Amino acid sequence: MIVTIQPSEIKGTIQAPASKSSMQRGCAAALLYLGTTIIRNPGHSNDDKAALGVIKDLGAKVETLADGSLQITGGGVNPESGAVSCGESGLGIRMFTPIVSMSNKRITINGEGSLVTRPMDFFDEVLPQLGVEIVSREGKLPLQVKGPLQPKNITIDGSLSSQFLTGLLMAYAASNAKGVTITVDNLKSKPYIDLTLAVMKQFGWQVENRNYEQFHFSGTTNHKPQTINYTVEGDWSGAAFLLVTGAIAGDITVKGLDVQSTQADRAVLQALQACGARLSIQAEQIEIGPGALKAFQFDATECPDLFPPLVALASYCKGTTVIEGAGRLTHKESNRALTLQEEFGKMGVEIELQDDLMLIKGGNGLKGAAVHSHHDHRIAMACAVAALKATGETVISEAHAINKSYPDFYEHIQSLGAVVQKQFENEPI
Ligand SMILES: O=C(O)C1=C[C@@H](OP(=O)(O)O)[C@@H](O)[C@H](O)C1
Ligand SMILES: C=C(OP(=O)(O)O)C(=O)O
Repeated sequence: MIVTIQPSEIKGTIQAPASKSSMQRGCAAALLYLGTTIIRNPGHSNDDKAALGVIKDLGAKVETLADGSLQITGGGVNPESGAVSCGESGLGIRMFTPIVSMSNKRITINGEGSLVTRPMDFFDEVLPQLGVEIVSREGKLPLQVKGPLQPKNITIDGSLSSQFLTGLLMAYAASNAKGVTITVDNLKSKPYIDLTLAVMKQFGWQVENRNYEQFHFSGTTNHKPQTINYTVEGDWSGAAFLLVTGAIAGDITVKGLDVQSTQADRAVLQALQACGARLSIQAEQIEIGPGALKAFQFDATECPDLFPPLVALASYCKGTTVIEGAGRLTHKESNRALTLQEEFGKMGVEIELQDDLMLIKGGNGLKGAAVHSHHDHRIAMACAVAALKATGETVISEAHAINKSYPDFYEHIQSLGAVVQKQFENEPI
């Protein structure tokens, strides 16, 4: 799909989308939980759909209730076929691979798009230590595993991604780990582990977090035979694009975000405060509007998904914004530091990369351009937001990449006044 965005006047109120990080974790927990879970406010992004597909293939029964909630009957890992697909979701494959490995059946785990080239060699190294046979395509998909996973004391590297640890924590807990510890060197994206532990706690699994260096399982569970009501949180990662829209293009109100959430990308509020956007944070809603925007400094090492919206923001901030943590972007849906440099370059924004630092020279005006998402949802959304105050129209190729996390994104900005035109392939212009 090609999307054209015109410079637009923005105003209105919008509900944040459902968080795929919260939804996918809820699906995994519901599969493992020995009982029924009601998932309220379920997401419908491609990553969410993939997670639902995986848990169904692993034996969960999923029913849609009249109000749109999902009723999931789990009961552990009981694979119905010899293969599962995680779509394009990094969290999906890294969380579900240890969970799939709880089975004693040989199962192939596959995916598509950018996931095929993202690194999974962590599993080649770690799973055999837990009694799991694994064959990969030299550290890439597809993976073939055969368990059952046996929780043991291990030491892992947390520097590439927190997602592997999320999967191990869930699989250890559901395998009744007792008296064992996962030691983690150099963990990054720590708030995502807070989110994992918060979800696990709601389902009755207790893990002791010793300063993000050790995760100890004493075997304490708090399961009561009851239906769990799990509500998917509003998504700070997707909402970051809405909030930046407000900061650069007009007064808006965003609803449905929990300001106490453990989600990493809640940190977008700090950047919005630092750059001088007009911001009112209330329990029920966040109001935001443009101010005299100035360059800011921000460390995104623990919240790497904020780079794309913050680059859109920094483009409109006078001076050079410095964002730390660019090294965390290499293995996302695209090599995001380079992608941002290339695509924002087309709109006239100079971005310099100095080791782990990204320097964005902003406040000089943006020009509409023909840009490409590189099949990366967050790049498509960053370009769309930046286009709202550029001179001239911006044409985004492969714009449907947004379906990975925020399928309603274009409709949402349209409802705020953005002039958006969609053109599907094979359609006349
Ligand atoms: O656990 C999660 O939900 C995620 C963790 C982060 O990945 P890393 O831990 O690889 O940084 C983030 O970038 C990703 O979009 C979602
Ligand atoms: C990197 C992302 O997701 P994942 O790693 O789960 O594919 C993302 O949503 O930006």
